[in-house]
Amino acid sequence: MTAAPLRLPPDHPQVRAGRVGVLLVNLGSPDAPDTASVRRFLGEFLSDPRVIEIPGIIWKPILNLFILTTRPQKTAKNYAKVWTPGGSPITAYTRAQSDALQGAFGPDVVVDWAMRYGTRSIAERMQAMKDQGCDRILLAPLYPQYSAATNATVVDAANAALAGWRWQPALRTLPPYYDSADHIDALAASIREGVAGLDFEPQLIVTSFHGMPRRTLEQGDPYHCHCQKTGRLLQEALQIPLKVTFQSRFGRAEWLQPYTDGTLRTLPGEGIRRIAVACPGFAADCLETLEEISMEGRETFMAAGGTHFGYIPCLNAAPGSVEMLKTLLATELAGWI
Ligand SMILES: C=CC1=C(C)c2cc3[nH]c(cc4nc(cc5[nH]c(cc1n2)c(C)c5CCC(=O)O)C(CCC(=O)O)=C4C)c(C)c3C=C
Ligand SMILES: [Fe+2]
Ligand SMILES: [Fe+2]
Repeated sequence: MTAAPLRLPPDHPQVRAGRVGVLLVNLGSPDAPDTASVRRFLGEFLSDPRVIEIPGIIWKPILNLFILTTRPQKTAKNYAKVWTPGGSPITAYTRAQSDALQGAFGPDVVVDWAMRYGTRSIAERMQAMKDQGCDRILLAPLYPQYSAATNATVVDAANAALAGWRWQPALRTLPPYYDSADHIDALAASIREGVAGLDFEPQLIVTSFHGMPRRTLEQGDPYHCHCQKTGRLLQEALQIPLKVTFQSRFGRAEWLQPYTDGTLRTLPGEGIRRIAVACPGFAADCLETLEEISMEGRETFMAAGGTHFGYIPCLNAAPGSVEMLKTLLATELAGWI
């Protein structure tokens, strides 16, 4: 598709239109692995009512008086363990995914990336797309399994950004792709490759998905079902024993079970001493996978009597991942390009 040149009378304001934007969105990170940056980031993230579904009048004092005065210091130390020359891993990988998709849909499709929290906001990148003449935008939240705390908040932020615009673009959203054959194939190939590179044969693949409060399942969030289905389809594709677990519990309420850390602690006692761990709920490696699973999780498993622990990286910007994203995005761009 080529954007038709607009023929405007000489006194008409400049208008650019006819292009399409594809905006990859992930969660975000602090600007630096220090306490002040992490406090700013967590302050924004944990103030989102889609993430913490507790009335503000109760949550705000807890957040400001307890969480933001203690957690940032510990979390900053953890970020420092995984920080890269290109910034936080999730930022570096999301940028690389976007770069790899540049030009994939032709010269009139602008591919860009944004973060829901912290630097490089959705509002800023949508404005940049508008400035480049995009009058149709495909939002692509890079969360394979849908949850209100992730996918819905991206759409909320996009709509909030557009609220003041006179000429709004048409908007589409990439649906969750937890059961897409292309996604399962890409995951299965990456796990097979990861297992082949280990110097031992795992007895079990442990898949670790980010957790959510259990009550969100009762309230109708499909996240738990989406994770279970990704796990089942992966197990069918791989034909190796595979277990679904949930990590990163936050706060005192019950979260989705079984918990990853509890599972890693009990597996050796059940005779499972050699495992590989993959995180198919994360489109890119990040603090939660590289520190919490690959470092802390490994320690927990070995301290409990495990003998072999292999971490399998997320899909990141590997060629198979970029091909898979390209296919998913092309489907959603049908009729636009
Ligand atoms: C992949 C999907 C994710 C879901 C679902 C999710 C829910 C969720 N998360 C928290 C609290 C925290 N998450 C943190 C980090 C973090 N979370 C995700 C993804 C999901 N979260 C990612 C990709 C990351 C890492 C970002 C990075 O910079 O690498 C953190 C910060 C770290 C810490 O202090 O432990 C918190 C806090 C809640 C409460 C929640 C659902 C209600
Ligand atoms: Fe999280
Ligand atoms: Fe964590």
